[in-house]
Amino acid sequence: MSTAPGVPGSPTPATGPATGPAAGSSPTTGGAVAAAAPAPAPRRVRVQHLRDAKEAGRRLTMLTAYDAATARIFDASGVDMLLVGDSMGDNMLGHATTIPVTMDELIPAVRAVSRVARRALVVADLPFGSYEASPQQAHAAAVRMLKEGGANAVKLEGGRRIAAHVELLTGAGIPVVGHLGLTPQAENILGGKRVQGRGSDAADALLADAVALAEAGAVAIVLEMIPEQLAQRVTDRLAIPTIGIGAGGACDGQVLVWLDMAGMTDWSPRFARQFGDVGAALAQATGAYISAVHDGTFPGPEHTYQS
Ligand SMILES: Nc1nc(=O)c2c([nH]1)NC[C@@H]1CN(c3ccc(C(=O)N[C@@H](CCC(=O)O)C(=O)O)cc3)CN21
Ligand SMILES: CC(C)C(=O)C(=O)O
Ligand SMILES: [Mg+2]
Repeated sequence: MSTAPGVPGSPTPATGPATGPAAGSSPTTGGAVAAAAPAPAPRRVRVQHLRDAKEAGRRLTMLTAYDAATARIFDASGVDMLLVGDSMGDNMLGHATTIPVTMDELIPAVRAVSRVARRALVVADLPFGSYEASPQQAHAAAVRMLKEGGANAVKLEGGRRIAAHVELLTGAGIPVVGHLGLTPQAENILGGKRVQGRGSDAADALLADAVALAEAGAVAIVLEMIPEQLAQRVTDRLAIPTIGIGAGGACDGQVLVWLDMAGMTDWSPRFARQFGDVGAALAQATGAYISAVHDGTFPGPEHTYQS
């Protein structure tokens, strides 16, 4: 019996479909049930499985999610990891960047996603200002993400600068995902949202950062907007998986902001591919609703109660 892509023991090849129903672990989505065999308890993705997937050459998938309605769909579709990203700031809260996002804004989103995730590993971003000053500050923020948010892991931006933070969290039982390359929380220092790690000095520095994070205990590293040759070097060097966004196809997995993936934005970075047109579908449904109210065809008798 086949299992969802990326799960331990899955026979699905790395070249198989990136998405699709998680056969054998599908929660009810109303689709036809082919076999009478009882669905086995959905297997959870755990941090140990990330390294297993890399060893087996099974590509990993991660999508952002900020609420229960979308997280339920992504989880049932078989995505391996759900990232409650600080990209909630620019995508859901109307900010221009991720920088204004606070712990108090992010925690309810983490809680909503964690409540409905049956299979996916839930990773929570630590927002700008919540962890940089010290390992102790990072610990306090990460503990809130696990205790109040129900997250399985946290993600921090930075390399050698935060290796001690990663070591403390890992020792305290909190899995950490690293994030190198374009780290949007540092855009004021990086000079905007530009490709990072170009040139041999910058490439060597990023590789040293990646090694430091892995040695400190990171379970995976997001590589954002770097040349594919550098992503390949980092991926070859590390035993833990690299998860790319704008980092080419050599990474062990991919992550996208869900609104880019589904066609819910006016503009997306060049590295994002739009796999659907949910924004257009939503606009169509909204227009149909408005028209039906205006012309009196909604509500109909089936939506109406009698005395
Ligand atoms: N919807 C969305 N998608 C993302 O990928 C994303 C977010 N939001 N918010 C948080 C960060 C910010 N990201 C960004 C935002 C903008 C560019 C950007 O301006 N890219 C341009 C210029 C590239 C260059 O300077 O070479 C591009 O054309 O892609 C890239 C990454 C990635 N993350
Ligand atoms: C773009 C991804 C990696 C992220 O950090 C976010 O969505 O906040
Ligand atoms: Mg982020």
